[in-house]
Amino acid sequence: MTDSPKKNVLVIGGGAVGAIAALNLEQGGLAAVTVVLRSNYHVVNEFGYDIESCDHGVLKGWKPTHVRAEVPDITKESLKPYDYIICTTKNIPDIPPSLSSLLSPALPYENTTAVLVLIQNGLNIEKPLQDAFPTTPILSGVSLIGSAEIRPGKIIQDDHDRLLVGPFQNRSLASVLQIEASLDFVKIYKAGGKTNCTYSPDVEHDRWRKLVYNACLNPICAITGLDTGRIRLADGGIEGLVRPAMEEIVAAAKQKGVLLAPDVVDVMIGIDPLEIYLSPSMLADVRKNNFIEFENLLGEPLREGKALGVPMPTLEVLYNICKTIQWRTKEARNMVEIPPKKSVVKS
Ligand SMILES: NC(=O)C1=CN([C@@H]2O[C@H](COP(=O)(O)OP(=O)(O)OC[C@H]3O[C@@H](n4cnc5c(N)ncnc54)[C@H](OP(=O)(O)O)[C@@H]3O)[C@@H](O)[C@H]2O)C=CC1
Ligand SMILES: CC(C)(CO)C(=O)C(=O)O
Repeated sequence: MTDSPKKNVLVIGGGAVGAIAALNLEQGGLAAVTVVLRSNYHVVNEFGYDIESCDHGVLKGWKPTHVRAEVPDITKESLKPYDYIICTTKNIPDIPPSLSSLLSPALPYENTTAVLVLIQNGLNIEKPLQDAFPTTPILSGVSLIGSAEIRPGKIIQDDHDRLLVGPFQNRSLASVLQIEASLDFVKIYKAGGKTNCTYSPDVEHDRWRKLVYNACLNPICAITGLDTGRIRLADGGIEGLVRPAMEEIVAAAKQKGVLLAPDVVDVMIGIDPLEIYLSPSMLADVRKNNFIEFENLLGEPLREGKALGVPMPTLEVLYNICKTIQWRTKEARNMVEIPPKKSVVKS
């Protein structure tokens, strides 16, 4: 890390979560942020973001210090290494490019100084990155924000940014360094005073707790097309689908040694006030014909639970339906070949 008063931060994926993360960091005055954008690059580069935020108010044409259309190649461009690289893309390991290849221009294999922060949902998201960058400190960011990019560059944040940051367990790195990096990151993230960002010593617990929501409500809402208010109103929605799925996650977590609070299922069922009719991110992605994060949100806890002998029949069905939804999106994007349709010859 550099001695400059401002940390040099790269945010990859300036959508709903990334834009608000960049805003928090810049407003705290302890970071200069470069945001890497894709479909919204031209809009944000030209006009900036339009943000309506319950934490920050209304901002028109807001821009971070730099915006880029691609991940900077720090070697070719002779740039100083970043202090922090934050990933806020959707994490979709079944669809290229892999996150490690996306990061590699800004993160040399032998890096020891740049700290990677994954503000993304799901389980085991750090594993491919620990393999690709074995000496890089990697932190977990579990975000409880509610934010959406309703059109390119237009961000609506309607639930407060609460971020839990702590080190993933890493076989080869001294945890004290990762704890220091987490505390420093928390300091720069919450410096603006508008965000609740705290150090968490138990990332595994945070992630399994959030999975009670994300592995269950996200796919069930995405499959049924119902938001979290309507799934509570629909006959069979909660007792037939959501509760059994959530109980399977709690059982898998317990078998892993992660004890969740006894009321966690009821808390997660009721966590969104019914009348806000919240569309979880997987439902929002299906509506936009985007790929869904089903492997890390659903596949990984399912595989972990099954390997430990936990029966997970509800999650197994949800997983396979999500897999077919992903296939449908691949077909729509010409990523799979299917045999041509034959006309039926009537005799
Ligand atoms: N939104 C929310 O309220 C919450 C989200 N989360 C989690 O946070 C993470 C981010 O979610 P969210 O911000 O909602 O997602 P969004 O889809 O809103 O934003 C992701 C952004 O990353 C960009 N991106 C994806 N791939 C690349 C790439 N190869 N190069 C450059 N940019 C890329 C996308 O661009 P493009 O538009 O081109 O695809 C998009 O702008 C996810 O893991 C999500 O589950 C967690 C808590 C709450
Ligand atoms: C429900 C929410 C917004 C909780 O923060 C979320 O994690 C998601 O939609 O994936």
